[in-house]
This record gives sequence, C-alpha cells and structure tokens, in this order.
Amino acid sequence: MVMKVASPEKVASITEKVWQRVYGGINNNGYYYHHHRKHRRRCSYESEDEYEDEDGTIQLMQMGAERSKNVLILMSDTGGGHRASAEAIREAFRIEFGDEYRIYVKDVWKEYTGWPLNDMERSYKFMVKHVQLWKVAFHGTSPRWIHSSYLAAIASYYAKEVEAGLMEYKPDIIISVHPLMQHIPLSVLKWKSLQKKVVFVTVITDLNTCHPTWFHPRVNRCYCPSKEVAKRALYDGLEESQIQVFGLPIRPSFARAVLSKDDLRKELELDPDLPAVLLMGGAEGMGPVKKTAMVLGESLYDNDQGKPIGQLIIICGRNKALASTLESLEWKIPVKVRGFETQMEKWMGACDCIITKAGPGTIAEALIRGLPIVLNDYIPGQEKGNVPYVVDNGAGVFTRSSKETARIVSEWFSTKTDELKRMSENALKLAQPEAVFDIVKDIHELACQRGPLANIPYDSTSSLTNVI
Ligand SMILES: CCCCCCCC/C=C\CCCCCCCC(=O)OC[C@H](CO)OC(=O)CCCCCCC/C=C\CCCCCCCC
Ligand SMILES: O=c1ccn([C@@H]2O[C@H](COP(=O)(O)OP(=O)(O)O[C@H]3O[C@H](CO)[C@H](O)[C@H](O)[C@H]3O)[C@@H](O)[C@H]2O)c(=O)[nH]1
Repeated sequence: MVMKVASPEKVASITEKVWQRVYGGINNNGYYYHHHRKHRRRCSYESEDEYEDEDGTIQLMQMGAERSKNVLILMSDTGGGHRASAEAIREAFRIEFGDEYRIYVKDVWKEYTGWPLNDMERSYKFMVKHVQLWKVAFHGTSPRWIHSSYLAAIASYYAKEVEAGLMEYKPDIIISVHPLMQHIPLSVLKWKSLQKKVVFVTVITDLNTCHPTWFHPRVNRCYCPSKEVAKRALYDGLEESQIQVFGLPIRPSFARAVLSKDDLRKELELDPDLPAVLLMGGAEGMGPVKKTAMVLGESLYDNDQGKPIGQLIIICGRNKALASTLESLEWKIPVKVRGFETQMEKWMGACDCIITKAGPGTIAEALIRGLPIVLNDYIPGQEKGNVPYVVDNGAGVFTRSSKETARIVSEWFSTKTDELKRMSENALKLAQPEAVFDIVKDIHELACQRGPLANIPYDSTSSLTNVI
C-alpha cells in the first residue's frame, strides 16, 4: 500500500489547515493548496520504506497490513459544551491525521443502557432549571466516596450493556469529554483486562470549578483546560505525569479569523456599520435572555437623535419557545433572532461583544474571537469559577441585572469604546485556539507508545470479548 505524507517541516500551519478544511483549499490570497496529504507521520512502529518524489513529498511504502485506529469519544448532550468539544476533537484528528484515525462521537449510555444513565439530558435540564436542586446534586455528590460508590454500583449493574456499547466501536482510544464517563467505562475495561490495550483519556470541558468526577486516577491522560483545573486534579490525587494543560478544545473553524467582519456582516445580512452585540445562553438558550433583549432594545436606541446606536443578534440555541417569543416582538433597533446555529464562529466574528451565561465553550470561543464578555448568569457548581476567570483577566464583566448589562453595552458602543478595545485585547491574550491540536497530537503520541499492543485486541474478525 502506498501513501503520501509531508515531511515534518512541510506540515501545514494550522491556518492553512483551517483554510483548506473550511474553504476547500483556497487561501486568502486566492491560491489553491496542493492536495498532497499534509498529515503527520504514522506511528513509527509501523514498518515502512520511504523515498522522496519529484515535488518533495515523501512516499511511504507500507509493509504489511495497516489499519486506521478507532477513537471513541464519549459525550452526552447535557448542555452543548460536551458535544462542541467532541466535534472539535474529531475535526482536529481529521485535519492532523486524515484517515489514520476513525472517530466515533457517541452517547453510549443513551444507546445501550437504561435509567438513570440513558436519561441524563433530561435530568440535567430539569435540575439546572430548578437551580437549587442542581446546587445540592453538584455539591452533595462531590465527595469521592459518594460518587464512586454510586457509579461503581451503576457500573456493575450495566456492565454488559456498557461493554457491548464500547465494543461495537472496537476502540483503540477512548476519549471522555463528560464528567460521568470515566468510572463506568474504566471499570468495564478493568474487568475485561483491557486497560493496557486501550488508551483512555479525559478532556475536561469546564474551565475552573469542575466536579471531582472528572478526575479518575486510572486515566492515561487528563487534559485540563486551565492551571486552576490542573491544581484540582493534583489535589484529587492524579499524578503530574497524567496531567496536561493545553486549553479547552474549540472547533478548528474558530482557530483563525477566516473572513473579515465586513464580509461576515454582508453574508449574515447584518447592518454593515452599527456596532453589534451577540446575546446567547448556551446551547439550550438558558439564562435571562428575553429580559436582557428587551432592555437592550430600548437602551441601544438614542431617543434624542432618533436612531439606533447598535444592533442586537440573539441566538436562542435549541430553545424554540424563546426564539418564537422574541420573533413576535417589535423592535426599535435592528434585531436578528436565530435558533440553533452551527457556524458560531461566523456570528461571533460579525459582532463586537457578547452577553452570555458563563458556559465554558461560549467563553473560550468568544475569547478566540476577541469579544469582550458580559456574563449575566452562571450555573452553580461547574460554571461558578468561570466568572473570576473572565473578570479577573480583564476580558469582561459580570452582572445579573439586565439594566446594568444594557447600560454597559450602550457605553461600550458610545462613550467607552476604549474600554471595549482594551477588553478585546485581554480576551485575545487569554485565548487558546491551538489547544485542540495540542490535545490530539498528544493523544497520537500516547497511541504510538501503545502502538503494537493497541493492534492486538481488534481486527476485522475478532471481537473484544474473544481476546480476553
Ligand atoms: C446519592 C448519590 C448520588 C451520586 C451520583 C453520582 C453520579 C450520578 C450518576 C448518574 C445519575 C445520572 C443523573 C443525571 C445527571 C446529569 C448530570 C450531568 O450530566 O451533568 C453534566 C454537567 C455539565 O454538563 O456535569 C457536571 O459538571 C457535574 C456532574 C455532576 C454529576 C452530579 C449528578 C447528580 C445526579 C443525581 C444525584 C442527586 C442526589 C443529590 C443528593 C446527594 C446528597 C448526598
Ligand atoms: O446555537 C447555538 C448555541 C450554542 N452553540 C454552541 O454550544 C456550546 C455551548 O456550550 P457552553 O459550554 O457554553 O454551555 P452549555 O450550557 O451548553 O454546556 C454544558 O456543558 C459545559 C461543558 O462543556 C458546561 O459544563 C456547562 O455548564 C454545561 O451546561 C458552544 O460551543 C456554542 O458555540 C452552538 O453551536 N449553536
């Protein structure tokens, strides 16, 4: 089998990769990229002969059988952050390594098990709506002896189902992007003596005050998005060698400004000149979105001059009721109401600041786009620490009052434009657009170390169970 890889110095920069991915091989100068594989070398344990062809691309002659590695990403739609991170990792694998890895993003609980695991989305939604309930659940389950024993009980109850769910994908690597997805799969791997064969890593998707269920001592790596989280991991008993701090994985399409603000505004049919504020509440459209929108609708209108000083974009996510209520209202300023958007990088790129609850995904994306942030709410527990993360770093402000929010944004758009600019610069300083690439490269290294072992348990004919 013949395949082409670029020599290391020719590996495309992330900008190029993103351009290639998003705009099919045309860069901003209008040049086409060569479509030679720009992926890194396969693990070096594979036997191979190489030679360079006329345009300098190295050809690898593979000796013997070689197959893609399977990567199973475990996530659940409890909010949108976990899926967004899972998709980001999938995309980065594709950009970095092409067909070397086959990626499955799955909620194995939902597909294979029963209550309460198969109902986490609804339970989570219910609990965060009754926020005191979530507070008690979050803090009440923080002690290790409480959550470990409960999760161990669930693991033994659903062992067969979880095993079937995991084995269906014959994973060489399992990546958990959810706090409740370490214990049960790791127990199952242990019972099946597969721990040495399958690489298991956790990618934490909370920026600061995360739940201790994220930290499992038997993972091969725990990717922490910030130093604060790494500190908690150490405190909870993980070894330094298990911990890596790269940042929160964000979809590669965010990694670079792919289009100018002017072009984006044209494409999204926004006013080309008025400053724009983006208002949202996570993937579920949570928090005081409606009230804030109504107050902003008034405060961004200059009564003396009889004209708007800004425009408002409201992204309601999966909250359809919110979207239809907002659509039925009359506005004095230009307002755009949208449901769930898949190209958040464009909407953020077209705006000048953002108002949101303290969701880690939204915050990290806004930082990459250099948007000053007004945090208007947070979910107790995992989102509480996101507030000081933003405010103490000078990238935004926190207020629960809609009036205060509207006042701040109107000032940013009129008398305090310098503050808006300063916060935008601070936001960019905090941003970690490369994190997702660092994470997949590190996982690749881990998989290479495991290399030959990882090939043992699965091939096209054997199932996991009959290797044990
Ligand atoms: C009685 C002890 C219970 C210990 C339970 C620990 C594990 C629970 C396992 C399965 C239950 C499924 C319930 C669905 C909940 C979905 C939660 C979720 O997926 O959240 C994602 C969210 C961000 O996206 O994750 C986090 O950041 C933190 C995760 C913390 C998990 C806490 C789950 C608590 C659930 C029920 C326990 C209620 C009893 C509380 C009172 C205990 C007093 C001693
Ligand atoms: O129309 C939309 C609306 C949102 N998003 C995306 O959905 C994600 C939302 O994630 P957040 O982390 O901001 O917030 P969620 O509440 O949706 O996420 C949930 O998962 C997080 C973990 O990643 C946190 O634990 C958080 O507290 C929990 O509620 C972002 O990437 C955002 O760009 C879209 O793609 N389209």
